[in-house]
Amino acid sequence: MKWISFYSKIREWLRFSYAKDYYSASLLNQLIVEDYTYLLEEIKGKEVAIVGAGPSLTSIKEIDADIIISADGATNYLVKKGIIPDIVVTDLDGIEIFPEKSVYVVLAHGDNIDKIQKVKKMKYVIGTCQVMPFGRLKMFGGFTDGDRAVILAKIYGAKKILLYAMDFDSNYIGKFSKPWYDTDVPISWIKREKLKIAKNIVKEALQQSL
Ligand SMILES: Nc1ncnc2c1ncn2[C@@H]1O[C@H](COP(=O)(O)OP(=O)(O)OP(=O)(O)O)[C@@H](O)[C@H]1O
Ligand SMILES: Nc1nc2c(c(=O)[nH]1)N=C(CO)CN2
Ligand SMILES: [Mg+2]
Repeated sequence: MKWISFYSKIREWLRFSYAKDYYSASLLNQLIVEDYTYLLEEIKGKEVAIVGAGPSLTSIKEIDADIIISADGATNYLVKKGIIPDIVVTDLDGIEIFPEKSVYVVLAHGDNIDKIQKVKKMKYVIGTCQVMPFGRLKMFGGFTDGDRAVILAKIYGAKKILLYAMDFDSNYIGKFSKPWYDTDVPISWIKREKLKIAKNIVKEALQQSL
């Protein structure tokens, strides 16, 4: 599988642990009781807006699309503005508000082991991982929450994909990226690397320059 070798390379580059990625996946798998993957079929033929947590997030007042997918921390801003995402793609380190009807595509990885229990606050959970999937876990591909949302929309047949607050070249991490940020934060080395990877994935998925 293409993504398995991709994740191995990323682990090497960013010094993530395979054992921890696997352990996190096993914790998430234990918490998934029902397979809600079929709910993603709603995406087919629709205009899909994908909302990232870049600094431009706070200038969004409304979103015109059939389906809204928020990437992790962006959910907190959208919900506060009265915009409820249909789907949330999250690795659990940004999201704090859990709308009842949203479908959550959750990634288990080695650095969110202490956050896996957050899925207990979500009703419709689809578990994903970055090791060979097992049990009820899936692998759709992509790396960061934002680009995984784009891949998901592609796989499930979105007619059009619109990007919001996906500020890959920004020198700042958006303030909604993490609950403890109260302003946009100057970008770290690792976040820069993550955003470079995300930008490449999105460019390839959408076959357009960004
Ligand atoms: N400048 C930016 N700052 C933060 N997020 C951005 C930016 N530009 C694009 N994004 C997209 O918004 C998504 C959601 O942001 P968030 O920081 O919550 O994600 P994340 O993937 O969990 O990142 P991290 O690994 O830092 O936890 C990112 O995954 C990324 O794809
Ligand atoms: N182990 C590990 N895996 C990840 C991480 C991370 O910080 N650690 N961040 C991601 C998205 O930004 C995706 N995958
Ligand atoms: Mg996150």
